[in-house]
Amino acid sequence: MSLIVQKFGGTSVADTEKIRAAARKAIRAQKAGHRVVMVVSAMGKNTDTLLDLASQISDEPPAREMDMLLSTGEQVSVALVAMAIHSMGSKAVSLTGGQIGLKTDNSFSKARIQSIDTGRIERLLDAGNIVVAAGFQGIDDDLNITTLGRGGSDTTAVALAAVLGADACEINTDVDGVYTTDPRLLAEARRVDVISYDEMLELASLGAGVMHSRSIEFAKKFEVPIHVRSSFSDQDGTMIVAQPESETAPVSGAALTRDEARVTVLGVPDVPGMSQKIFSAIAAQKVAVDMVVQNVGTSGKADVSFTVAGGELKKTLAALEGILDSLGADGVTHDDQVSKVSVVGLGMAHQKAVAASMFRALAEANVNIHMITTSEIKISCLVPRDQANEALRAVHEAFSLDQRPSDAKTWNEIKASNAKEADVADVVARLQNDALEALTLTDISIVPAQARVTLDGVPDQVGVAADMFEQIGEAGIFVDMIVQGYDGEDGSTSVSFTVEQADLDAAQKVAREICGKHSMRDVRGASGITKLSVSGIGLRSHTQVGTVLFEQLASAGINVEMIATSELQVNVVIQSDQAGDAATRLKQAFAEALH
Ligand SMILES: Nc1ncnc2c1ncn2[C@@H]1O[C@H](COP(=O)(O)OP(=O)(O)O)[C@@H](O)[C@H]1O
Ligand SMILES: N[C@@H](CC(=O)OP(=O)(O)O)C(=O)O
Repeated sequence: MSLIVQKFGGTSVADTEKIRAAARKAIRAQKAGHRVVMVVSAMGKNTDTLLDLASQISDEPPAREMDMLLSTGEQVSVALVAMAIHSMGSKAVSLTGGQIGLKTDNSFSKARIQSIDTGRIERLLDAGNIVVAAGFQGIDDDLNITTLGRGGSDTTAVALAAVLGADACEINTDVDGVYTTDPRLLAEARRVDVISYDEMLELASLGAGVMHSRSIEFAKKFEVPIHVRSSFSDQDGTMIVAQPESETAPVSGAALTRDEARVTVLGVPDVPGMSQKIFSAIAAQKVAVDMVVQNVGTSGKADVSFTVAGGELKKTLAALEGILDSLGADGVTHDDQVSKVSVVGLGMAHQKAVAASMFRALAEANVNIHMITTSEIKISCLVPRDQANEALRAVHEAFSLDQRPSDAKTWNEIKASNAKEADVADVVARLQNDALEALTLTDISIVPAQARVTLDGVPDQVGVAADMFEQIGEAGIFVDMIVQGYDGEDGSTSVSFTVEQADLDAAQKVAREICGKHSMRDVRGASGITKLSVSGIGLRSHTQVGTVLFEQLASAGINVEMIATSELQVNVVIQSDQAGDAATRLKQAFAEALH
C-alpha cells in the first residue's frame, strides 16, 4: 500500500475551518488507499505571536526555553487536526517531535535532524490511523525539545518521507505551486510544472519562502520528489525533482531578499588570513554572511564588503568593532537600505551574457547596482530598497519568466524518459550510515589556467555594468565569476571578473576601452590563477564549510583573491602555484564529509 506524507503549513491550518479542510484532504487520501502521515505547522502566525510574547518577557531569552515555547504552536495544531479527523469518523493519532523519535543535535532554534525512529508511526499506520506529526520540532540526546529553524516543518515532512520510503511528499500550502517569483510580489509570475532541486535550493535560500531550503537539501540527498500544491484544491501543483523544466532557458526563477544590509571593511591589509579573521568574528555571533566581495587592492590594502540580514546589522557592527584594531583596517561603512535581487537557472552555467542581460534590464529600469556576485547557477545584485520591486519586475520580464519555455516538459514527460528510478537500496544504505542532515560534499576540484581582470574606480552609476559585460560578451569572451564591490571612499566601485587565461589579452583590451569610455581609474589583469571549488549540498546553511576553508587557506599562507558562494559550491580564486597544496589540505580537512 502506498504511503504519502502531506504537510500543511500555518496558512493551511490558520482557523478551525481550514483545520477541517486539511483533515478532509487526509481522509480522502486514506480512502483512496494510501497510508497517510500528516505534518502540521503552528496555526497561522502563532509562532510569531509566541516570539512576541517571549520578547515582552526578556531581551535574550535562553535558547532552550525559546524552543520549549515555540514547539507548543505545533502541539496545538496536531491535537486539533487529530480531533477533526475523529469527528469525521476516521482514526488519527497526533504525535510530537519527541514521540516520532525525531532526534536532533542540541543547537536550539536551528537544530539539525540526526535520526528518526519510524517504529511507532508504522505501528499506528498498520492499525489504520492517520498519523498527525508535529512539524518543526525534535528532541536532543537529553530529551530537551529543539526546533529546526523558521519554516522547519517542510524539513520534517521531507525527512519523514525519506525515512518512511514514502511514494510522495506533498507540501500543501496557500499557493498552488512554485512560481517563477513570489506571486504576492509580482502578479505576472508563472506557476512552473517542474523545478530542479538545485534551482529550488538556491531560490529558497534567496527568499522564496514557499519552501524551507533545508528541506530541499534533504530531498536532493535522498531523492525524495516533492509535490507543492494548494491545500484548498486537488489540482496538481509543482514537482521538485532532479531535472529542470527546460533544458534551454537560462533562468528559471527570480527572488527578492528585501531586508539586507551592506557592510564594508575599508583598507584591510591584503595578506593571508584577514578575511578569515573578519568572518570568524562574525560567525562567532552566529550571523550568516551572504554576498561577499573582496576588492583586490592596489596599495597592499583591500576593501571587504558583504551583506547580512538587516536584523543582524547591529550585531555584525559590534563584532567588527572588536577586531578593527587587530586587523589594521581603516574603518567600516554600512548601508541598511538595500535589497538583493537574484536570478537562478541551471541553464546559465553554459550560456554567455546572462549576467549582461540582467544588468541591462536593471539599467533600463533605472536601477543602480551596488554590488554583484555570481555563481554557477545564480546572479545576485544589491539594489536600493526603494527600487526593489521594480528591479524584480525588470529581471522577471527580461528573461520572459511569465512565458513557458518552448521546450518545457511536464513531470509525466520527464518521468517517462527517466532511465532509472532512484535506487532504493542505495538510499536506505545512506540513511543508515549518515546523521540525516550531516554535511555532504561531492567534490573538491580545481579549474587551472584562469585569469582575472579588475576595473578600478568604476563610477557607481546606472548602466555601467550592463555596458561592460555586453561589450565583453560581444567580443566572444566567456566570463565565469563576476564580483562588484564597494569602495566607499569616493562613491566608485571595483569590478573583477575571471576568464580563461587564453582570453586575458582580449578581455583586457575590451576592459581598457570601457575604462576610457566611462572615465574609470585603471584596468589590471592577472594570470596564473586557479579556481578552487568545494561542491556539495546546502553549503550555505552548513556555514562551517566557509570557515574551515578560510582557516585552512590562511594557515597555509594562501591569499584568497575572489570568493563566490552558493548552495552548491564555495569557490575561491587563488594563485595557481598554491592550488595543489590548497586542494590537498581541503581534502584532508573535509575527509569525513566527502562522498
Ligand atoms: N517562488 C515562489 N513560488 C510560490 N510561492 C512563493 C514563492 N516565493 C515566495 N512565495 C510565498 O510563499 C508563500 C507560502 O509560504 P508560507 O506562507 O510559509 O506557507 P505555509 O504557511 O504553507 O508554510 C506563498 O503564499 C507565496 O507568497
Ligand atoms: N511554525 C514554524 C514552522 C513552520 O514550518 O511553519 P510554516 O509551515 O507555516 O512555514 C514557523 O512559523 O516557522
